Amino acid sequence: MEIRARAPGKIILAGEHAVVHGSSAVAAAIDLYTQSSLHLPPSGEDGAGVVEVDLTDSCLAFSWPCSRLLEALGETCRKAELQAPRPCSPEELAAIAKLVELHEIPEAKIWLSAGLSAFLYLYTSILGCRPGKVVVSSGLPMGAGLGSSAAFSVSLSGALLTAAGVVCAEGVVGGTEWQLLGKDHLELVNTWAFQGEKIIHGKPSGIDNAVSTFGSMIKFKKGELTNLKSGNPVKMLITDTRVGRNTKALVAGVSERASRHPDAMASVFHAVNTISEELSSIVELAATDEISMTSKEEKLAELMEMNQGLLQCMGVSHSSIETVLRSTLKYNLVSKLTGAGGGGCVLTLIPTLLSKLVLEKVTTELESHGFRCFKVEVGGQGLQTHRG
Ligand SMILES: Nc1ncnc2c1ncn2[C@@H]1O[C@H](COP(=O)(O)OP(=O)(O)OP(=O)(O)O)[C@@H](O)[C@H]1O
Ligand SMILES: C[C@@](O)(CCO)CC(=O)[O-]
Ligand SMILES: [Mg+2]
Repeated sequence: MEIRARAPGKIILAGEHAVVHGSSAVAAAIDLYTQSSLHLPPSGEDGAGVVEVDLTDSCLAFSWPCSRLLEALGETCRKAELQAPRPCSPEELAAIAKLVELHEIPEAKIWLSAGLSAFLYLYTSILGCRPGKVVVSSGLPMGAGLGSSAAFSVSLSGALLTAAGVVCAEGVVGGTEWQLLGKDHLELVNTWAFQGEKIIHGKPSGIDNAVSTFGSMIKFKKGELTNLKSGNPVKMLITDTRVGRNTKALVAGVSERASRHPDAMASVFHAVNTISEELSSIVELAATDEISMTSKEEKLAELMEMNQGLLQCMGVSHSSIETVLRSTLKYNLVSKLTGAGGGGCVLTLIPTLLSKLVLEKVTTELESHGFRCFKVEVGGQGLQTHRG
């Protein structure tokens, strides 16, 4: 049996980091996906065979004998409560980390160990210690602010829960082989993926896994999700600075700054909340044609610029991000970092009336710094599955 699931990455238009501290944020799915393909042999003896994961983008594969997993995880390996995942306990996480350490991961790719821990947790909690192979491939740059960790956790959870028979597809995505899950099943996938994100991120707000699961454009605050009807989606150029960073460390850094300067940072988070609220109202208003496209774009650009200033206050900008901001400003274009910052990706709002020539010039200038530029479709479908 083969089950495939694909989950999109995301951009955050406003509110990253502040959302971890209770502010609103606005995010949208993009048309770059992480895909997990799960192959399960017919059930055999307990403890026989291996659990295998092939991370094709990193050209690395890992496997664990089922007997070894049973021995190390015991309790966990007996299928957990599938309808209500419980958080991974520190003891379990330590046992999982030891299993990951059985493999020598090259130093340059050591950041994969968090993803492998999330994989082992999700696999053994959902399917127990039965043998199987998961092949993961992604069109998303990893660790660059476009939600690769969430897309990884959502696609894995989607494939594993489908195999466990607790979720199933209800409809098709027109003109493709992909199928969609109903709302309750998506909720369940999202809850599991959040547990995976916790292993990778430490203290995630849940916005990345939510937008990857449900798709579309959303406003997110304290775990509550509102779908934004966005009408004409905004056009964004994405610049990947190729500066590697780690969301867990950046989120921890902002929390440390907040504990050193609680009042000042509370004001920063409050200001970001107001920006996200205003931005989401403009997106919805534009869908009713009550404001012109130009006016919508001007307002969005100004809010993005203000949000970027506040992200600098939080200490998550980077010289590479500042280079993108300066380069695009020369062409009167506004940019802001997206995701956790510290390098990674930057968004540039592309106004509808911007000439092709200017777009080419700005892209050439950004690429001359060694950055990679690409355009994405914003606000599409979330998790999709396929049973082969
Ligand atoms: N395709 C993948 N294969 C293996 N591990 C992955 C994959 N995608 C993500 N990961 C795991 O997620 C980690 C990157 O997550 P991180 O949260 O730091 O960045 P991001 O999710 O891309 O950006 P952001 O959280 O800012 O949106 C990787 O180091 C790896 O452990
Ligand atoms: C930086 C952050 O706000 C967004 C990362 O895409 C972290 C989170 O919300 O979990
Ligand atoms: Mg992440």
